[in-house]
Amino acid sequence: MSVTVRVPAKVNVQLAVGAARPDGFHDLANVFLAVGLYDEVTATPSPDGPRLTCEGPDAGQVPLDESNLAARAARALAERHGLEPAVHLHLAKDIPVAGGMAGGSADAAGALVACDALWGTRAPREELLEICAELGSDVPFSLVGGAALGTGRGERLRPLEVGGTFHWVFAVAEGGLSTPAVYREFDRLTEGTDVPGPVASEALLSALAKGDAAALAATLTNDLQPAALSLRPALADTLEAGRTAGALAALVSGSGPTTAFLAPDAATAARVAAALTASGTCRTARTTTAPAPGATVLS
Ligand SMILES: C[C@](O)(CO)[C@H](O)COP(=O)(O)OP(=O)(O)OC[C@H]1O[C@@H](n2ccc(N)nc2=O)[C@H](O)[C@@H]1O
Ligand SMILES: Nc1ncnc2c1ncn2[C@@H]1O[C@H](COP(=O)(O)OP(=O)(O)OP(=O)(O)O)[C@@H](O)[C@H]1O
Repeated sequence: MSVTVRVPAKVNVQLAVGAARPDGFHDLANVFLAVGLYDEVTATPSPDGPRLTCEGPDAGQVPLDESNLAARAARALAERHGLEPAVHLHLAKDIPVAGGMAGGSADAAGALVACDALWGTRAPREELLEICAELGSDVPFSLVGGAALGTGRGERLRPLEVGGTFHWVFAVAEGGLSTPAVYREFDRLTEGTDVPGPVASEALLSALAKGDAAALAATLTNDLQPAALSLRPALADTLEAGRTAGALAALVSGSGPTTAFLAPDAATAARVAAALTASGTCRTARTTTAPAPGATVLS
């Protein structure tokens, strides 16, 4: 018997970043939107002990040792329930690795839900969310999907209403960016300035609730964008190529280097993706829609 769970990637439609806290993290007003690019995590009993395998275009960059977030998730659930994590986790990865789309977080949430079903632990949702938060700031959102406002370091979630379907294009860059390195660059760029406390934008929340793409485009912000551009200046060319091709707005996805383009409709999204691919400023461009559901058991 095995259990397969599908988990979405995310884009941050607002990422307001406060000053570094004493623990090194940053307080956020983080408006997450789950998008229709997915990883699938399959859990199968493995009597000989834990095993981890991975397939997909970026599989070579995924650590297959115990540092893998999916393996850590299985271990955390097993420990809490006095079980051995005797499971084979197989990751079918479609979310770019180190791309700012929470791919590792998706695998962690997927592994947790898959092992919970496989082992019959039936952990309450609150317990799963607690384990998620221990694993990483983005992991709770990967579990819940849809749209949510994340505060604290992004792990405390309030679900948000989304009144329609949004059309997105994602330009996947060559190579990844390290999330801690991007936050460090944010600290360097803001050194000596008064970084305001992060606040969610009412105009943005209202655009989401109405499903109004033009209004959402006018309110998208990412405080990590200057840091990602500073570490990877060529991303400016990708953003420009997407804007020129008809995107309503262009921004870096989370810590990057994936860039995100909001389109008014599916036909424009397809044109923007084709133009981005032809521009030679990215590895590949993908179209998708949002919101997408959170971690979902497929079988
Ligand atoms: C950029 C985002 O993806 C936006 O959603 C997240 O803030 C990052 O979330 P994540 O990858 O789950 O991050 P974590 O695994 O919790 O932390 C990795 C590192 O990112 C930095 N970090 C992360 C979250 C946060 N609120 N402040 C931070 O400064 C810290 O250096 C931390 O050591
Ligand atoms: N299951 C996993 N999949 C991908 N990377 C993983 C996984 N587990 C651990 N990692 C490590 O985490 C690093 C970040 O990978 P990930 O794909 O989660 O980045 P990201 O999408 O930029 O994250 P975020 O958007 O949450 O900041 C990788 O370089 C890799 O070393």
